[in-house]
Order: sequence, then structure tokens, then C-alpha cells
Amino acid sequence: MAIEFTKYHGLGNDFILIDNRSSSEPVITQEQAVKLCDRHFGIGADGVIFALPGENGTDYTMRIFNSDGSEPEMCGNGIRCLGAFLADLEGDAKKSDQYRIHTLGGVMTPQLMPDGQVKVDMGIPRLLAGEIPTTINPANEKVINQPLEVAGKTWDVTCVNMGNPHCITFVEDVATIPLEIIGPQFEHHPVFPQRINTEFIQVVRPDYVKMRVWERGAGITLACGTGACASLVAGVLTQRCDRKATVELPGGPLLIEWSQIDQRLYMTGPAERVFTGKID
Ligand SMILES: N[C@@H](CCC[C@H](N)C(=O)O)C(=O)O
Repeated sequence: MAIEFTKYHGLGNDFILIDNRSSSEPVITQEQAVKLCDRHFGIGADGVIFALPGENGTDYTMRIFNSDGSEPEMCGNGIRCLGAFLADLEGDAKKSDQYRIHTLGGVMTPQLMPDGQVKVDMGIPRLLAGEIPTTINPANEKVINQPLEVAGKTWDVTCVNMGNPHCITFVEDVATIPLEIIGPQFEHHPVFPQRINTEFIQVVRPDYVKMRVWERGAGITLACGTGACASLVAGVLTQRCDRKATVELPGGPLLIEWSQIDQRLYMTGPAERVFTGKID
């Protein structure tokens, strides 16, 4: 049976999206996802995203497999792409510009904006070590500017869970970070029992930062939405950033706001359809 897919990207963080609305289990296995994501022998992507029927009163459910086949709880760029994909699928039957999406990291709400961008209510960040999870500190303590030995160097790290786990380090110049060498060492560090996404942040101004990321299960990517949100939270907690900032990624900028009113994160950025195809 052939399976139709549409390729989308959010700032170069690219995904194969599959209309899975007629079944509550993904139609592709994790092993098949690895093959489809392969950039030489497959379609090429950072992950495969499934649009499934809603759970617990939501409109839809999102599940995602990373390019290594692992299943993360959440994906920020992916949920913007999913919002755009759902609008395409619904076509004229679309009743609203906003969807409530069930994910393993909580309910997220992408909203299609008149200018074509997608704004997402990303929920409230979780900060306790037990929630990240990490053993850097006792489970009921936050991890803010804590020393961590990686690759023979001590890094001051701050950890934030945005549905999925992130470890953030502020540096003078993101361009000098050997991401392909130290990224895997952060990801597989024993203090992170569920592995970790790793962000390096250069604060240019309190409302403008540059970010590079090593993603759990995907390696270096051109952008990471949950990582951009987590990094803004870390910047605010360490008095480096305003509560609203542009996060400049290799693939382009995301606007992130940590609302003082409801303590929720709001992420605004693009979601672009690239092409459609069929998997035999
Ligand atoms: N690129 C994503 C995050 C995807 C999941 C991540 N690799 C993980 O394993 O947690 C984003 O835009 O948030």
C-alpha cells in the first residue's frame, strides 16, 4: 500500500508529515522512519510527524519519530508544520485557525496567523531537576548555572523541560563551539537518563540571541523550536534576556515570548510546505 506524505520545514528543521487521522497508531514503524529520514537513501528529514485523531478532548494528536527512530515528547518547529499541514488537509472544511494538539509533552495550541506564520502556545516550562530529568541536582531543585564536566571542560548549564528536555549553555561566540564533537557527549552524559537536547546561546542583546543546537536523536539541526523557548527561559532565569526576544538560528529567526501574565511560552515562526510524494 502506498502512503502519501508531505515534506515541510520550519526554518530548515525538516519533517515528513503523514495523514494518520484514520488510525490511532502510526502507519510507519520507528525502523522505517530511520530509513525515510536518511538524506542519501531516503526522503531526508530530521523526523517523521503523524497527524492522529485527538485524545482527551483535543482536535488532533501529534506523534513524532526522530531521525534515529527514537520518539520525543514534543517538537516546536514540528507542531508549526503540523498546524499548516492540518489546515491543508481540512481545506474548505476548516472551522478554526487554531488547533488544540495532544502531544506526549502536554497540550499545545498552534494558531495560523494572517501573515502565514504560525504562533504556538507552548505551555509552561518545567524547571525541577526531576522534571527535566537530570541528576545534576536533587529532584526538587532547579538547575540554573550549574557546573557540568563535558569533554574535559566545565560548562555552566541551565536545564529546562519544554515537553522535552533541554540543557542550555551561554557562550561568547556560538560559531566557535565544536558542536559535532561535544553535542553527542552532552546528549549521552550519564546525568541525563533520557538523553538531552543541547543549546549554545550567544546573547547579542537582551532581546536578540544567537543559538546553535545539537538535538537528541537528530544531531545538528538548522533550528529547534522547543530549544529556542527553553533558551529564552534560561536567559530570563540567569538575568541575561528580556521576556520577549528573537532567537536567531542557522535556519532563521523565531520570536519567543515568556508571558508574565500566564507564565506560558509563545513561539512564532514559519512553516513551509516543500513537496508531496508517495512511499511504496
Ligand atoms: N526540532 C524539534 C525538537 C525535536 C525533538 C528532539 N529531537 C527531542 O528528541 O526532544 C523542535 O523544533 O522543538
